Amino acid sequence: MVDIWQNAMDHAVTIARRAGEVVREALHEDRKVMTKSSSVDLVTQTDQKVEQLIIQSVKEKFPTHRFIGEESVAAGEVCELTDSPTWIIDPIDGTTNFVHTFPFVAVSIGFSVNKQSEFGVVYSCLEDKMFTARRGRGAFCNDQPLSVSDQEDIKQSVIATEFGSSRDPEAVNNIFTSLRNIVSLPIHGVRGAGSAAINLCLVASGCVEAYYEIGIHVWDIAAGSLIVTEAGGILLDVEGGPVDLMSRRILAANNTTIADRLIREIQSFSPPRDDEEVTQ
Ligand SMILES: O=P(O)(O)O[C@H]1[C@H](O)[C@@H](O)[C@H](O)[C@H](O)[C@@H]1O
Ligand SMILES: [Mg+2]
Ligand SMILES: [Mg+2]
Repeated sequence: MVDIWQNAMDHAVTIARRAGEVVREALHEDRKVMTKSSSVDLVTQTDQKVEQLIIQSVKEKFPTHRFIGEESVAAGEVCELTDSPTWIIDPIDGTTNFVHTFPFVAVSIGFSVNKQSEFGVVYSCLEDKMFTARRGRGAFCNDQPLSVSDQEDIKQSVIATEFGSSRDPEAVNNIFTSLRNIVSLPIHGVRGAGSAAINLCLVASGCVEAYYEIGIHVWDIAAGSLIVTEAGGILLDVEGGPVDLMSRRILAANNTTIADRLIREIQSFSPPRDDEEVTQ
């Protein structure tokens, strides 16, 4: 059967690899660090350059497609997911890592049609790992199939999460309450790669049982979330119920037993939605 989005997916892989080269080259150059929503929400010229590189090259091949890009939204573009084919781009997921040369930095490209995810590409460019998933066709890392962990016991689990880039005292308090609850279950350990996209790929690879975070954006998770489900995992909201990629909350897990146990321990809160201005 003809796969009408295969061309687009091939292009996403090619451009993610090219973007990764730009990121690798920039890693040891002087980086001018700027801030966005808070003093710890970092951005560099490389984030902006890579996003433009991806958007320009996609526009040349697919002129009718739409975009949601982290740095375009930061520059004032509306974050709106319509039924049109839409590329959802995080040019550098893990900018803080990039700034500090902490070696987990990804280019993340999700693609959605009729608000359904069709493919996801996450290129962990310092590890040279290309994670891909096509809806209904499985998830892969460097062409090797991925599957989630089969662990059902939370006490035998490693859970990934992040502190995020908000330092609002109430948010910080909620994050630490959740973390204390989960660590005290007890679990084997907590990890965080500093990149939502890579954390999701770690769930898909079976290296951690679950990843949750409140405060992420749609571009952080659009690609990695499909990689998780195509590897056999599940996605939920942190309070249970279906995930909403615009809600800035996600729980990705290997199975419902682990997910349900975590939901009981997470103290949830609700940052402003990514599409808040559009839905008002
Ligand atoms: O801004 P970039 O694209 O580097 O992405 C974010 C990460 O992906 C989050 O998990 C993480 O918690 C941070 O919020 C970080 O900002
Ligand atoms: Mg990101
Ligand atoms: Mg980014």
